[in-house]
Amino acid sequence: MLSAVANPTPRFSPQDRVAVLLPLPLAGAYDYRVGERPLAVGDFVTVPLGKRELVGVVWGEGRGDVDAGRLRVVGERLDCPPLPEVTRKFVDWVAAYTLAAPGAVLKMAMSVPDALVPPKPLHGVRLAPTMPDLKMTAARRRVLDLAAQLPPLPGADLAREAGVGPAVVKGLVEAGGLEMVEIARPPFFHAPDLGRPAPILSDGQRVAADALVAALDSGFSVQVIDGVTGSGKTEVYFEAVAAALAKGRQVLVLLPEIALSAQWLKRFSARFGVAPAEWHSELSDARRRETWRAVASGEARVVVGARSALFLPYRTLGLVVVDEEHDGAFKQEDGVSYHARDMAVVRARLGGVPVVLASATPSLETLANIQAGRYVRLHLPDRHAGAALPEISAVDLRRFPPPRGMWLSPVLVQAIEETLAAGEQAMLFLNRRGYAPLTLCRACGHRLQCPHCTAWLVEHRLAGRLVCHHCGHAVRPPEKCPQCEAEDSFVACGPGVERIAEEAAHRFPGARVALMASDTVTGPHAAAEFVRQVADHEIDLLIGTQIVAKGYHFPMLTLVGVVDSDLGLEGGDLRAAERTHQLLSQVAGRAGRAERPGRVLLQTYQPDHPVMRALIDGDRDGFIASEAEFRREAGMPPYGRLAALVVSGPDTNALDDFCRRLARAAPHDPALQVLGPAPAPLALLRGRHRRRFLVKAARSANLHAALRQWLSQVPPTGGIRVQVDVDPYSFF
Ligand SMILES: Nc1ncnc2c1ncn2[C@@H]1O[C@H](COP(=O)(O)OP(=O)(O)OP(=O)(O)O)[C@@H](O)[C@H]1O
Ligand SMILES: [Zn+2]
Repeated sequence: MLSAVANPTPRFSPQDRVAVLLPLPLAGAYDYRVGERPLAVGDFVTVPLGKRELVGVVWGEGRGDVDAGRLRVVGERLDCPPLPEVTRKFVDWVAAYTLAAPGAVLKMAMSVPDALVPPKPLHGVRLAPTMPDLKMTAARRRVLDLAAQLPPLPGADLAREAGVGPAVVKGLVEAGGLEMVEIARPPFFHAPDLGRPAPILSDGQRVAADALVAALDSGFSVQVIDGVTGSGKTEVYFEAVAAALAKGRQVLVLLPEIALSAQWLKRFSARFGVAPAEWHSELSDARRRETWRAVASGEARVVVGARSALFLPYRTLGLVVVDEEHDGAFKQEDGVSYHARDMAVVRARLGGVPVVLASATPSLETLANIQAGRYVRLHLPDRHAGAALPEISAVDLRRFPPPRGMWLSPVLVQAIEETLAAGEQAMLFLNRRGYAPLTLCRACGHRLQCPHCTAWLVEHRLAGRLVCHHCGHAVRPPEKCPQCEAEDSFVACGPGVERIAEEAAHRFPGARVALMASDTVTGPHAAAEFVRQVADHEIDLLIGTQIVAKGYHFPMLTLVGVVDSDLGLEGGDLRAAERTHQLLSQVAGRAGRAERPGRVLLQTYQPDHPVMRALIDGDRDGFIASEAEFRREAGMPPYGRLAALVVSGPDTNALDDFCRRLARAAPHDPALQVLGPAPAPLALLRGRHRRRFLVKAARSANLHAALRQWLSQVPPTGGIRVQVDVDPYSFF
């Protein structure tokens, strides 16, 4: 079943016409003529384009839309494995679904151009077969004795082993006592050790793990591990990973924020004796190159990565896992906009292999697929080892307000004091980076705004900057109000995590307080060190944004306080309630994961909001049912479909004019409803003005055909850009 190629790969002879796809944002495949050497589909080749020479992939037979006389000739074929058939089909599928150009999607699959060039051969030295007359020294003798015992190895390594300088080895090569030979490069990734002891699974975990393992030989399927926080979902899917590896297959695990997954990596290494191949934006160029090649050759057996890992050229992919499948970080918004969870399912289907989705709070999309019988649910209702789920309660801020200028209610403060006094750890969660989200002038009311975006500047006091969270624009706080020139007149409004950390340091002077946000703890190493400090109880009170909410297991953490539970409900897009419920469930799930029971306090002005009620009553299913009902009635996802068009341009008149033309050409189809154009909530972003259309469609409508037909009628001109977002998750 494994991505077996049924038909022989089409081959092309010299003079044939072939289509070559280039990794360019706007491109489909172009026709070329095969040169002197035959080619096969999937080969990486160089081709001329204008005055440039580019690397592309042979995509299939030529389309014939260029005169034979004007065809240009393919250059050389690169010495690397061809792009696998499944990957090519995947590129075409993603392009068709997202309405992106195939070249833009191919670009994601060819993100490491250097990997297409074979690595330089590695040379080592060994004893010459016949020993010339040599001037012998003690150092030379040591080197030659060692060389006689060891396999060929790099000269520098031999010198180090012999305890001599590199010049001694170099001298021996020149004198003919040692000779240079090409040696095999040591593997970058070692095979996982499948003989290590695995944890003993509980009965419930065993049932789920057996189901995952059984699916490995039955082609494509989707199974959902729906298990409460701390139920051992990771241990369960590790069983399937081990079984897939034992069958000689590769495994892909997608995590929402790989750079912050130190604990996951540690657990993997403990279980399999080796590190997996990581794939994310923080890798060095050399590492990316090695990893890309090792995935293509099959040497990298397990890849753990962010969404872009979907586009690696797996040789024998046998299992895909999407952990925290509900997480919004799986949606890519810029460039090709795609949802990595959904595309993971597509990738698995094209490869004929199973996919596992894991979450304590599965998305409505996934739950609807379970209900429709498309996905299979594996339920883990209990925490591992008898740990109880935390006790969740609301702190009504109307009745127990914090003192003026502060953000922690007396109820929460007391709970933190009790926790710290018991020698346990507490966590305060606020999903807002920086010190304050808004800065205004006390004298005239002027608010500091980003010059390029419709957004307030957020004060980051630790960095001494005002920052736009949309475009990154950063400035020093001005001394005078730019409006009324008053001095020292700025006031910070509202809290970010930095401000909560300041308040905590003031209120709990004896506690070791630490702050974790993506801008204060940067990079995987800093994150790993931070997590170690919390796990080793070098920190008493942890304050963080959503990056502390995910997946961590801190046994001594027994209290979670949510500073502003209502935050995600503001602005209310389609998924605001669902998302808030997921996020707060995840944060709450960090409390009381080991022997000591946990509790969670939700500071809120709306203790009767359905999201708060569901959390307090532990009634996830009831909440989901009413949320689903509402979506079904409104014809919204997952029961109806949406696509967003974001039209942007440097000039508002030209933009509005274009939008009017686009609106006039909108499809007339009773199954489709086109809303807009309307100014986007972020009406200005990075200096570009923005308008939005929203297309609402019944599930039965052919949304893609309608969009394609519509957009082809009104090609954008004069710096205007139309971004298509099928299944949008953000509405700014
Ligand atoms: N069968 C088992 N034997 C030993 N330890 C286990 C077992 N199952 C789970 N654990 C441990 O319990 C803890 C919680 O498990 P895990 O992190 O896999 O849960 P989870 O369901 O992924 O939680 P979350 O959704 O909160 O991320 C981990 O420390 C894990 O090692
Ligand atoms: Zn900005």
